[in-house]
Amino acid sequence: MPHVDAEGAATCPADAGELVETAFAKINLALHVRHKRADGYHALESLFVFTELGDRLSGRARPDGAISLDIDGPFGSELDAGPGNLVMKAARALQSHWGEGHGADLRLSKMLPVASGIGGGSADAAATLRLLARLWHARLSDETLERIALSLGSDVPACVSSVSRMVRGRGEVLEQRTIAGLSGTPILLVNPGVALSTARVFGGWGGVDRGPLAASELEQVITGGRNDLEAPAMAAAPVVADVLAALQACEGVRLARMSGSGATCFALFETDRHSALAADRLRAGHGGWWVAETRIRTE
Ligand SMILES: C[C@@](CO)(OP(=O)(O)O)[C@H](O)COP(=O)(O)OP(=O)(O)OC[C@H]1O[C@@H](n2ccc(N)nc2=O)[C@H](O)[C@@H]1O
Ligand SMILES: Nc1ncnc2c1ncn2[C@@H]1O[C@H](COP(=O)(O)OP(=O)(O)O)[C@@H](O)[C@H]1O
Repeated sequence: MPHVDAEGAATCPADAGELVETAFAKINLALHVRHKRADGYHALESLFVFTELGDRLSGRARPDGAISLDIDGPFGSELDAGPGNLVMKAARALQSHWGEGHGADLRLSKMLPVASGIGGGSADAAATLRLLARLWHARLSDETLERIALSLGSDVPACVSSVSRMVRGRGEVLEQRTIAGLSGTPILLVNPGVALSTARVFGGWGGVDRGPLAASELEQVITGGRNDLEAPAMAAAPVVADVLAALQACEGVRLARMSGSGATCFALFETDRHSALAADRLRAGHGGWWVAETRIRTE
């Protein structure tokens, strides 16, 4: 019988022979867009952190080289388990590198809203690489793993380690960055139920460089950081402004901002109690919004 913890994450233990990974949600504490590159991608500066909450991926080896995927969980019905799923894409990419003889039966419990700026698909792809590397005893160099990860999406390399990082380039230039006092911080994630296309939101960026991101301490990220994709996301989905206003009005908020290309917004709170009260208030006032209480992952 699966257990569901206070955050709604499936915590059922693995069966014998089964391995489990959590695909931790990614939060952009700040996201500065510096310019549009010649290859069409945008040059970014972003502070990535990860939450304890995530999707659950489990899998067991199969000897015939086939790969299967089943999906369940609160957002599972929004996803197809076919070859376009990032779990399948990641499995195929690793298989073509490590050998066609390796197969697996995979199950994804989708706890995070889809296309919502918290990297659920990217985290799933990264979790698949971690899980299959363990299952298939694949010894891959960091460079090979990073190359495979980047072929699956700009955010996937950072999701492989799922620890806080200063991220540059299109998402592949990763610097170790531990911000004092962030681990374990209560964070509330709120999504108003609209899916936003990352490409469309980047397409709405105004083209003006508003300056670099200084992120050696949290106070700098709060006062000098921004998410340059908030404006185009709000233009595409005006409800994002309502979510931000609702979060900013809560007691004990240290920072409220949108993550990634939206529409999920987050707030960091002073205490667990503040976060819980805010969650109650938002759930009572906005029945259709997804509201998830979690913490910044401890590294
Ligand atoms: C905006 C961010 C911030 O962390 O997160 P999400 O909103 O996806 O969570 C990422 O840069 C998203 O990364 P990811 O979701 O992996 O994007 P990709 O699949 O590589 O790209 C999807 C599309 O987004 C645009 N794109 C993406 C990354 C980037 N640095 N510049 C871009 O212009 C491109 O139009 C690209 O075709
Ligand atoms: N396993 C998956 N989980 C989420 N989205 C997926 C998955 N596989 C493919 N996708 C597709 O990837 C796109 C980006 O999804 P996601 O990573 O959740 O959002 P975002 O990039 O905004 O953080 C969506 O359009 C979705 O249909």
